[in-house]
Amino acid sequence: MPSHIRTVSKIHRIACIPGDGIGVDITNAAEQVLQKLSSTVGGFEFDFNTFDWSSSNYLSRGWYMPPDGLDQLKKHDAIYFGAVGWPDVPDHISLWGLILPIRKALNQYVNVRPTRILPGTTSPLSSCAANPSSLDWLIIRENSEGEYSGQGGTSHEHSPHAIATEVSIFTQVGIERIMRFAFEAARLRPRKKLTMVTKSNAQRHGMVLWDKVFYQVAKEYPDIEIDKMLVDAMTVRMVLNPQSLDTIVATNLHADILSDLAAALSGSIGIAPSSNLDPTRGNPSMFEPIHGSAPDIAGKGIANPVGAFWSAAEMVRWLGEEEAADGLMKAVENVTAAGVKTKDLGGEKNTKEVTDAVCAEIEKLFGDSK
Ligand SMILES: NC(=O)c1ccc[n+]([C@@H]2O[C@H](COP(=O)([O-])OP(=O)(O)OC[C@H]3O[C@@H](n4cnc5c(N)ncnc54)[C@H](O)[C@@H]3O)[C@@H](O)[C@H]2O)c1
Ligand SMILES: O=C(O)[C@H](O)[C@@H](O)C(=O)O
Ligand SMILES: [K+]
Ligand SMILES: [Mn+2]
Repeated sequence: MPSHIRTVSKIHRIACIPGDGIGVDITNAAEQVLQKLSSTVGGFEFDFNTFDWSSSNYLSRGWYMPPDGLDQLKKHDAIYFGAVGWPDVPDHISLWGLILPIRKALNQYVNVRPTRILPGTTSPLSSCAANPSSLDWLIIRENSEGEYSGQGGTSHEHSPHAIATEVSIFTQVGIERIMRFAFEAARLRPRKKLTMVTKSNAQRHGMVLWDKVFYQVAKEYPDIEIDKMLVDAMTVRMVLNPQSLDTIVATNLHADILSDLAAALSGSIGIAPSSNLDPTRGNPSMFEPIHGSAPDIAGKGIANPVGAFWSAAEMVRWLGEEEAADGLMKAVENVTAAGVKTKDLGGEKNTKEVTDAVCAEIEKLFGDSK
């Protein structure tokens, strides 16, 4: 091609919300890797727009998101999120000031949380030592209602008669849409298995509707093998029989807890990604590692950026850049396989060293393709 003719790149507008603690370190790392990816793969570029919505700014300004914050986010193709929460702000203020309103207002009713044991890493489960592929799960978390509906209140707050309610909301529409998403996700995986997690033995209204709608929707998917687990027994099965599970659908709270367990069983919470999706694509979806701001290691430069990279790869895939997404995951896996890992995975490298190693792998994979 003559050198004066330039191909036009597609531009993906990304809103970045680093937030607090290690959220800042891993968002910087993800941006570095994404820039490297776009400059080596070619054909697309990222236009990053960073929002300083953090707990320290909340303390000085009195708000996490400005009144038009959601409208600002809507102008982007996707949102990349680090983590929110810091010890000097009550956690319910930070969560309800930032991440939960975004998930709800932008119709991100699905939270997808994959887990597997990456090459060169070890599971604490001895049963996975010989065959790491026996732990390969896709957790589909209901992300808009359930135990996180925000309904309830406190009366007689400062008296010995204080009363607080936290009301779980389950709607037919909300359950049906998450179940349908979970069945479709199970259908795309080779084993075509879906396990529904519930607590309908003790919780006799919302969880009973949850189960009922699951079985209604299941009739449309005769090709999917289904089963049902009470959430307490599910923790046992995840530990003792990991190979028996594939796709999992659970409520907002249950999946929040089970996905931290899943991450630990695959080696570390530091590797686990999540996608907060609006499957209608009417709003930008949001991508973030499942971990929080980790105040205990913040500022030390040692946070594992792998969960952030995996989340970034899911974002790139959602934006339609399949080849780049596969390449990013390949680069991450080559790096873990080579033993370049942070302390939580038993390694000795810091965030920057792992990030630079992933960039070097991207260069090896795509460097000559432009
Ligand atoms: N979506 C979010 O933004 C989100 C998620 C979870 C927790 N939080 C908030 O984060 C704060 C801390 O919460 P927490 O301590 O319960 O959970 P956390 O995930 O921040 O940390 C739990 C443990 O895992 C370790 N860890 C987490 N991520 C790691 C990484 N990338 N590399 C290495 N080690 C890592 C931490 O050092 C800590 O020991 C709280 O304010 C909480 O509300 C926010
Ligand atoms: O949803 C939550 O509970 C928190 O944001 C966090 O724990 C998460 O998993 O995203
Ligand atoms: K996070
Ligand atoms: Mn969580």
